[in-house]
Amino acid sequence: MKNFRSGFVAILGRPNVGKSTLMNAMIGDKVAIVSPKPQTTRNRLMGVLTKPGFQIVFLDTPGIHRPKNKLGNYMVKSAEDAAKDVDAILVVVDAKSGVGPNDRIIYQNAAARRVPVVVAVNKSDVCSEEELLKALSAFSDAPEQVEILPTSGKTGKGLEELVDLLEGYLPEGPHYFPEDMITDQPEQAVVAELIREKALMLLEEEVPHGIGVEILSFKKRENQDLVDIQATLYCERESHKRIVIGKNGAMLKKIGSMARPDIERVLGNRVYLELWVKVKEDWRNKMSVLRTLGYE
Ligand SMILES: Nc1nc2c(ncn2[C@@H]2O[C@H](COP(=O)(O)OP(=O)(O)OP(=O)(O)O)[C@@H](O)[C@H]2O)c(=O)[nH]1
Repeated sequence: MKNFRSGFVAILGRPNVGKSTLMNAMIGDKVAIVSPKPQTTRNRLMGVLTKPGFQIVFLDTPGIHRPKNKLGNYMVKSAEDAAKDVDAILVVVDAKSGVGPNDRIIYQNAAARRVPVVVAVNKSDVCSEEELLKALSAFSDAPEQVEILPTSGKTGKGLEELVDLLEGYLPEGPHYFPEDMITDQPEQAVVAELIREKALMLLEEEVPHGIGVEILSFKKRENQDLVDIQATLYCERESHKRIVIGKNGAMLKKIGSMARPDIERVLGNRVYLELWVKVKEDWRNKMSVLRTLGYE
């Protein structure tokens, strides 16, 4: 019998190319939140795929971009750090929006790390054949050992082949995580992310990018299948606070009622969710707030 193999794979790419969706699809569960807005993922997140014979620990990373504040610096650094000491790097590009100079830089930096690199030419479900060929040909000068693969995190196209390829790069190793564990995120961090995901979905323009979520209290009621959760949504301006609360509290209520079922599914408990909104000016540049919100 073959020995068990395991290892780490960093997922790198520009914001919004579909890194988190791809990781969730490979794992078959939702580990990372997803939104149509760029720069959704802020922290390095682990997603664990365990199959008979192997375990892949994915490191989903924030999209690599030119940072505009300290939170941005942190996000880019955590993506770059994730690429160190891994067994393979998965670079994701978006076939629909096309492969640009920034994708090339990310790819070249990955290739320079001397670990196996796979390029997922993603969103192949929504691009034309011509767009797909163009995106694939952007890597025609890649050395033979770099694999280029059309994928779709939405339809699952190419994912089996992708996992097979990555499995081939794993060294012999232990179960780093128990079989039933799919992320390294503590429950409270997952809950905060699910709330932030709904804010990203429902709010427009610059408001959602200035949202940070802090869990104030998280208590299971004794002998009851119910968890009381209080959370604060931080935003950067009074005018944003009014938008997040909405007319007669309608927006905040909507964020809460969309987040609750997801949280209940993750916790396996009923949830009583209370949300508050506070202004913390320019918090994305304040180390103390970044620390409180888990962006260390
Ligand atoms: N049609 C299509 N849409 C996709 C696919 N993958 C992701 N998307 C959509 O693209 C958007 C961004 O997806 P994410 O998975 O959040 O992208 P990301 O690269 O993790 O984004 P950041 O966190 O900003 O770095 C979401 O609206 C997804 O639903 C895909 O394969 N096909």
